[in-house]
Amino acid sequence: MTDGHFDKIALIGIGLIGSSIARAVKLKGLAKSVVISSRSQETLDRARALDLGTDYVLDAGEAVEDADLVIVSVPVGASGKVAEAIAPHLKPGAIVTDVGSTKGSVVAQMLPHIPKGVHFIPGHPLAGTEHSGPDAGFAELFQGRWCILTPVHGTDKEAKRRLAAFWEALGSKVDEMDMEHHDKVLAIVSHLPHIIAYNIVGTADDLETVTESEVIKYSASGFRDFTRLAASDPTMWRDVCLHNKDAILEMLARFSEDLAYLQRAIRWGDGEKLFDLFTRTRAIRRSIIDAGQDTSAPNFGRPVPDEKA
Ligand SMILES: NC(=O)c1ccc[n+]([C@@H]2O[C@H](COP(=O)([O-])OP(=O)(O)OC[C@H]3O[C@@H](n4cnc5c(N)ncnc54)[C@H](O)[C@@H]3O)[C@@H](O)[C@H]2O)c1
Ligand SMILES: O=C(O)C(=O)C[C@]1(C(=O)O)C=C[C@@H](O)C=C1
Repeated sequence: MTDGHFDKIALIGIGLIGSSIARAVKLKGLAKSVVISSRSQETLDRARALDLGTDYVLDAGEAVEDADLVIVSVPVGASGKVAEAIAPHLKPGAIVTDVGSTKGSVVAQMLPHIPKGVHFIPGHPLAGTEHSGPDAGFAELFQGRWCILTPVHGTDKEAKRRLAAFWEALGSKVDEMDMEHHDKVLAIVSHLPHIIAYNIVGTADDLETVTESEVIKYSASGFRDFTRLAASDPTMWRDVCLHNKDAILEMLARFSEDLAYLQRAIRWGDGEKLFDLFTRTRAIRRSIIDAGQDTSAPNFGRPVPDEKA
């Protein structure tokens, strides 16, 4: 079998991430068959209409039968239920992975259900947009982006190599981390930015209601950047907050301290402190762009899709 290829792939959940994987697998010819499972008939029908796979079934257990690679792409709070449903149907030697934004909680929910002889290797592609549902996906989503694997103790090296080769075939760069470290890093670089965005847009909206000012109407592009993140899927982000609680609270405490420092500098007219911080952060933005990792164009310049999932 060529690197990154599997005979049969089962995709459980076919929203933004699941459908992007489906599209990339098809484009690159990485599987002979791709079975798609979704909890609603409407989403399944949409996946079929978009021609995302070769077979379509509502039952997740049926979908994973004989599959060599199973990818679970559902909100992190649903991972345990999905693992329980697919467990009795998994083929010995199959690889089961996920794409969840939190890892400790996903491992705690899924691992107890995984039968002996099946390789469970959690994963997280660091790629996404604020859109959701099968129409939102696109094959290039993972191109040049990191995919982090967080293998548990004793993971089979060959299974890990095959999964890494799969993500590389989708265009990703693959890295490995322990799940606790992953959850701390992602709390600051992904979860906090979304929480801050939800909060600032909510505050502005409240101000508009209270003062009848026109903050939304006249908001300039700085605020609009926040509204993109704050438009992200509510179910997904509710689950991220509930399932990475400790790391998020730790980072929020640190963030609040630093915000108080900034507040104090503004109150006391300490221009030097403000200038120093803004200079340091400007350099970080520039280094991200120099590293070729700026994907900030909303939806990578694509038309806004239908959001049903
Ligand atoms: N959106 C992003 O930017 C992004 C990036 C990386 C990883 N992720 C992770 O990927 C996973 C999927 O996110 P997405 O953006 O594709 O979401 P999505 O809303 O586009 O799709 C979610 C899919 O899961 C299904 N689903 C929802 N609730 C379910 C339940 N209770 N049981 C079974 N299936 C259910 C939906 O029908 C849909 O097919 C999440 O765990 C998320 O944390 C998201
Ligand atoms: O670019 C966006 O819209 C995203 O929210 C993508 C993003 C991120 O924060 O970078 C969101 C959640 C994921 O788990 C991974 C990627």
